[in-house]
Amino acid sequence: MNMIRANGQVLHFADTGEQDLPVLVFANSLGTDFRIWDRVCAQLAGKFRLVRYDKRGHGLSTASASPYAMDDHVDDLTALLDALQLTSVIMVGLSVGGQIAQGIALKRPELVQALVLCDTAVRIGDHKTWTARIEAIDAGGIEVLAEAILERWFSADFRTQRADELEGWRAMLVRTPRQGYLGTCAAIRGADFTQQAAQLKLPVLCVCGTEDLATTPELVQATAGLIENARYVPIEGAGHLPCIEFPDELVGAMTDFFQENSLV
Ligand SMILES: O=C(O)CCC(=O)CC(=O)O
Repeated sequence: MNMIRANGQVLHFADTGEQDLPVLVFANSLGTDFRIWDRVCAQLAGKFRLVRYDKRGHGLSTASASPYAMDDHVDDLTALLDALQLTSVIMVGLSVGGQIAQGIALKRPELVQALVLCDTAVRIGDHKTWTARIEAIDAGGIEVLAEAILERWFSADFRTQRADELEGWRAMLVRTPRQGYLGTCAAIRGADFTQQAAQLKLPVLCVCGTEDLATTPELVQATAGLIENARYVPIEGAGHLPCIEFPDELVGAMTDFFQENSLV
């Protein structure tokens, strides 16, 4: 197990692959830990150095008291990357992880070579819906919203055909520390990269599951439209977490993007 103190948090991370390979850094979504990338990383091993981590309040990383700001997550991850002495990485971020990736690319442009933005947007949801989610979970725990969240995370086909696996992902969700989940809801509520998106001057791939009910294909396409030369690729049949439902298709889209931009 790898743990590191970075920006005042103790972060759980994995760093695998030869040091001289191109570096992919993965940032997870709300209520998830870095296991969501297992199948994607299995396919990319040997071609990339793969860095994954649990953001604060998730997985095995420490959960400081809610609320958090998006900048807290951005500063945690940049502190981890600096501690690993990484100077040029490709960021792959899912949902809030994609917002963390945008934040790092804006704050430390020299560090980020390219972005893969999965099921994410410059702004996710609105103040009212995040406040309602925070209040519901503060009162009753993540369990009260778990079924609704899983319906957004996974397509109807996945939920019926891969029911045992679904139970595992449900366990991951409901075991997320409440402070970590609430703190990150507050971070998403306060984040809006709409005005800064035009400053992103690097290769960007935006992907979205066609069945994503959390960050819809329309929302993700609109974000791609704000970023110069961003490419949009749908992942047919996937919900909010294509890395779990359709890892082959996600890796295919990433590989095409890396080759087109001479990143490998
Ligand atoms: O998944 C995220 O990081 C934020 C979007 C979201 O709220 C997904 C969900 O739980 O429905």
